[in-house]
Amino acid sequence: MNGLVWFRNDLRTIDNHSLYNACRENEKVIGIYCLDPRHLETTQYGFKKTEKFRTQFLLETLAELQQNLAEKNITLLVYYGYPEQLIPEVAAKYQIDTIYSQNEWTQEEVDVENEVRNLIPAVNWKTYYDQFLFHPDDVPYEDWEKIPEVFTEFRKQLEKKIRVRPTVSITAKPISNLIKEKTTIPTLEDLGFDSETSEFKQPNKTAFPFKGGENKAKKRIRDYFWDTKKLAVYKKTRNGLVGKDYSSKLSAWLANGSISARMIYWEVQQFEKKVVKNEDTYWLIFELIWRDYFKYISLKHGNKIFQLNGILQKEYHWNQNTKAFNQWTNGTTPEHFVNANMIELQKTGWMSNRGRQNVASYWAKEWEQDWRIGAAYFESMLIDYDVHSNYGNWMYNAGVGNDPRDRKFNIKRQAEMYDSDGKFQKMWLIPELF
Ligand SMILES: Cc1cc2nc3c(=O)[nH]c(=O)nc-3n(C[C@H](O)[C@H](O)[C@H](O)COP(=O)(O)OP(=O)(O)OC[C@H]3O[C@@H](n4cnc5c(N)ncnc54)[C@H](O)[C@@H]3O)c2cc1C
Repeated sequence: MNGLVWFRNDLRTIDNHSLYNACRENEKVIGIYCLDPRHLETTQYGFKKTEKFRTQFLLETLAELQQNLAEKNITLLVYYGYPEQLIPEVAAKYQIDTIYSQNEWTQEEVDVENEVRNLIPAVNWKTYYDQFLFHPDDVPYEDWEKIPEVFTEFRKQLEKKIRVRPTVSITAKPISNLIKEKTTIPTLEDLGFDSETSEFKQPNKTAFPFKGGENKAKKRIRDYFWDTKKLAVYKKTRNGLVGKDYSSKLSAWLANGSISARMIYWEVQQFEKKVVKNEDTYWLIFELIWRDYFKYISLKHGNKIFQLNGILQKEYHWNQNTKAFNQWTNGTTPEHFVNANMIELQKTGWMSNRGRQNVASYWAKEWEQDWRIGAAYFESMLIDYDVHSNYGNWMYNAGVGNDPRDRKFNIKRQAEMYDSDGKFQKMWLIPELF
């Protein structure tokens, strides 16, 4: 039997159930990744759907994935093109019996998958929910409708009732599994970025000086957990703004699936056994449960997460003002703290969680601008963009999501609390100082 693994946001060889099952059930296994041109188009708001930061991170990730799979004698074909054109061609050429992939449920992903499926009805499909900490088959809700609207209730129920599943890994296929066809990973320029953009360099002061790929994710865990033991103080530092170690920075690898949430969970358990178990080590798991929560909320509410009235279906008066958008994105609002964060995002593709909450609140609550434009801009710029976390957090901050208290941030007070010496603001507002 011949299996094809269609990689999407599960770009890893370890703890990948599509790959694991494809290897167990087939004599021949090939991998495919399609760099979908739709992801690089200009949105209705006039900016690219995916900017250079996440695209570059993705290309680095694919290079490592191709290498790691080759070490297991599995070929990864990487193409720039539409999955609905490429996958039927590859399926026919290599006489594929079954396609394996991660289960995705957001509209754009479902539309593409359905198109592919309709074109090759004779091929079997196996899909896996592989992006969760707590597997959907294990959660104590008979249908998504029963998922609580308040995070604490969800967390407490899950923590009490279910265990995180163990991770899985593959053994190497025989060398005869490798196919002759070879593809090379494109460059940013091949994907239509202009030559100046393609050669961009991260500023030295970036808080995210990391590259994409499964090995890099593991290295980050080694550094953050075992070498520097920063995990042991995570809860105390996680609201930081400057430097690479105030938080785990695992989000970008999690978002494209270079690492699984389960792998991080089990590594934390090891750390707790061998080094220390405290509130800080628990808090990383707590945050991973937030990540799961937004995935469950998106399963429950479907396309409402992209709608102006959100999952609350609450009507506010929203504006769409181009001048406001330019001020916000270029960091020229009257609020220095907002500006510093927005300039950081523009220059690096990264912003801290504290920063994200403040700039989102400022855009949606203070200026009452259409929150979906803010969310789309984040989608374009963030290295760690994840559809569920992004739209879930944006709804939460805009007052149309899961915040039972519907808070508005006092930006000046936040700046005093989290940047009392102004170091972060100076760093991005007076660049020549650094
Ligand atoms: C408006 C807004 C938009 C956001 N957009 C995204 C996004 O597109 N992608 C994304 O991964 N996160 C998003 N977040 C959540 C959060 O800001 C990032 O996950 C976090 O800053 C990543 O840094 P870290 O990996 O060092 O996190 P840590 O503090 O080290 O946390 C560990 C992990 O827990 C998860 N996590 C932490 N906080 C949250 C949260 N609030 N919601 C969901 N998961 C969380 C992440 O996977 C993170 O890697 C957004 C938050 C806001 C307020």
